[in-house]
Amino acid sequence: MVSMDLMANTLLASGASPAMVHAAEEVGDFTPRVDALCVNVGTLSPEWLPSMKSAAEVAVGAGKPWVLDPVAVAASGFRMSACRDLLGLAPAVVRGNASEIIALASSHSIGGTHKGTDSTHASMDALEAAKTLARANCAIVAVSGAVNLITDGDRVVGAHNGVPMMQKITATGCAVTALIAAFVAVDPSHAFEATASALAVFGLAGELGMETAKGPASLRMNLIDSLHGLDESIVVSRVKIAPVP
Ligand SMILES: Nc1ncnc2c1ncn2[C@@H]1O[C@H](COP(=O)(O)OP(=O)(O)O)[C@@H](O)[C@H]1O
Ligand SMILES: Cc1ncsc1CCOP(=O)(O)O
Ligand SMILES: [Mg+2]
Repeated sequence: MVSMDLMANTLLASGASPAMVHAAEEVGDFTPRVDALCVNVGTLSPEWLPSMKSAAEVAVGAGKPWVLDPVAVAASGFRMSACRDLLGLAPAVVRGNASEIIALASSHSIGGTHKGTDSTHASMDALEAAKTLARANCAIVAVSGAVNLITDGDRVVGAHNGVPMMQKITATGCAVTALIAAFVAVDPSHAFEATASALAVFGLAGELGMETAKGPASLRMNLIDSLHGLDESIVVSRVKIAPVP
C-alpha cells in the first residue's frame, strides 16, 4: 500500500504498463496475461498472502517471469515464513536491500541488527548471502545500496548508479524491483543483464533528478521525470556496470 503509487508511476514513466491486482478472485483471469509479475510483501496480511502465492504459481505455469521483493523480511516470523514459501515458487529474480538478503538467506527473523524496511548493512556485506540464495533457488539475486550487486550465484556485477538521497524516499527499493520486472519482461532469457540494467537506469534517473532536487520530495518527483526523459545516448554514456571480482 505504501509503494504502489511510486511503483506504478516508475513503470509508466519507463514505458511499461502497470496494474496492481490483489484479489485472489482476479489472479486466474489476469496473471496469465501479464508479461511479468512483481510480488511485494511490503504491507503483508494473511488475506493477501494466498493471492501472492497463487499469482506466482500461475505466472510460472504460464511461462512468465516473476520477481520477489522481500520487504522487511526479518521483521516477523510470519513475514519470513511467507517469503521463504514465495522463494520456493521459482522467482526469476529476488531484489532486496542488504539486510533483507542476509536475513532471507539465513532464514532468521527478528532481533539481531535488523530493523524495519531500511538496511543496516552495506550491500557488499550481503555478497555471499546473495550468491548462496541465487544458487539454492536458481534465481538472479540483486542487493541494492550504494553499489547494487547482481549475481546468478556464479557471475557478480556491480551497478554503480544512484544517490544516497534515494534512501530517504520510501519505496525506491520497491520501485526498482518493479522496474526489474519490466526489464526482465522484455527478454526473460537474459534476466541477469535485465536486472543489472534496471538498477543502473533507476540509479541514473536518481542522479539526474538530484541535479535540481531540494530534498527527498522533489527528488521523488524529479526521479520520475528523469526516467521518462532518458534516451539511449545518456544511458550509454552514464550507466556504470562493472564486474565484481
Ligand atoms: N548510499 C547510496 N548511494 C547511492 N544510491 C543508493 C544508496 N542507497 C540506496 N541507493 C539506491 O536507492 C534505491 C533503493 O535502494 P535501497 O535503499 O537499498 O532499497 P530499499 O528501499 O529496499 O531499502 C536503489 O536504486 C539504490 O541504488
Ligand atoms: C515503509 C513501509 N512499510 C511497509 S512497506 C514500506 C515501504 C518500503 O519500501 P522500500 O523498501 O522500497 O523503501
Ligand atoms: Mg527504502
